[in-house]
Formats: sequence, C-alpha cells, structure tokens
Amino acid sequence: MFTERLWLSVEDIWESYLDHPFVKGLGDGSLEVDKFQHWLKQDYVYLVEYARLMAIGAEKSPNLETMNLFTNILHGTLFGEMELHRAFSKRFGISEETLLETEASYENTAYTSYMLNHAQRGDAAVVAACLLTCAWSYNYIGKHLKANYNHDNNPYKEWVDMYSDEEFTELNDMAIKLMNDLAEGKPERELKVLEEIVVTTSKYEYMFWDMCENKSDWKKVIDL
Ligand SMILES: Cc1ncc(CO)c(N)n1
Repeated sequence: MFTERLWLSVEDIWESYLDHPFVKGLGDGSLEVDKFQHWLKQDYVYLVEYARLMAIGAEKSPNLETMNLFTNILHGTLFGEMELHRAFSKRFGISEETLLETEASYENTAYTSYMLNHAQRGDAAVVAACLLTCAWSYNYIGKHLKANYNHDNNPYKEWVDMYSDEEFTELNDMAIKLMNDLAEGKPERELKVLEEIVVTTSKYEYMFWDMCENKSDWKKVIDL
C-alpha cells in the first residue's frame, strides 16, 4: 500500500516529534499553561483552514465513496476534534470568539497556505496527501503518549485521550484509506509528488510544535 511507502519516508521526522519538548510536556503534564494556550488558539484557526481542505476534496471527488470519506473527516474535525479545543478554552475562560480572533502566526499561515495551494491546483489524491500528515501524526503522537506516560495527574489528559481514542483513530483510518484509494494506479511521477507533499507537511508539523514551544507570533517579529 502507498501509505506503507510514505511511512518509510516520514518515520524519522515523526520520531523527532516524540522528543520535542512541547510533545513531551503534553505527555508528562509539565507543559507550561501559556504554551498550551498558544497551541489552543493557533490550532483553532489552523483547523478552520484545515477543514477547507476536506471541502475542496469533496468537490474534487471522483465518486460518492470518496466524497463520503472527505465529508466524514470534515464533520469529525468541526464537531469532534474542535470540541476538545472548545472544552479546554472554557476551562481557561477563553470564549470561542476570542479563539477565532487569533491572528495566525506566520508559521501557521505558511503551513495552511502550502496545503491549500496544492489542494486547489491538484486532484483529489493531492488533497488527500495534504491532509494525511495532520490526522495521522496526531494519532501517532496521541497513541505514543497514551502508552508511555501515566496521566493520572496530567492536566492535558483529555488531549492525550482524544487524539488516541477510537473516534480519532477512525478519522485517521479514513484519511489513510482515502490516500491509498486515490493513489491506486497512479504513475510513479505522480506518486513522487504525493510523497513530497507528505514529507513537507511532516516538516511543517515539526515547525508547528516549535512555534508553540516558542510562543511565536507576529508580535515577536514586528510589534506595531
Ligand atoms: C497543526 C495540527 N496538525 C494536525 C492536527 C490534527 O488534526 C492539528 N489539530 N493541528
């Protein structure tokens, strides 16, 4: 399967997430709250752009089954995953309006613009390649944290639970199925393009963790 080949080219990058201080801090609960809040806000506006990918994928779907997969992932993102963000923001006394007013950091915009640009000019397989890393790598991290840390007193327990649970795993399985279905029968030249997108989004994921660890935003670049 195509995703088995993809795994070999991203494995090292994904391993590095597990050593990242932000991810480790989520696992053992030591992550500073302000860094987590930075993730919460940046990720909320990230997910709005990410959801657009699935809408583009639905529009470009060659058949009903593919359309069902794209829209199921779209629904799961808006009404499943984003509920986690809304629940955490309530705990911190941040309203949804405030979350949505977040100015995306340049790293955030670079990542979503990269995906949306490829999705808009590519076919449904390209859209599937754009969205794959997000779902798959968070599920990979969630499962790793669930298996390797004790979460009894971890304030981020719900984070680990959600990204490792059955529902999110199903969402990820749909993203993997989409990729394999749509890559089937493609010539090597096109598979290489899809692979490059998955490797690049994997690097962007690392950058996103770093952005949250450093609480990077436009204010740090130009404070006007
Ligand atoms: C940056 C980023 N990547 C992936 C996911 C998982 O969908 C997320 N919520 N945020």
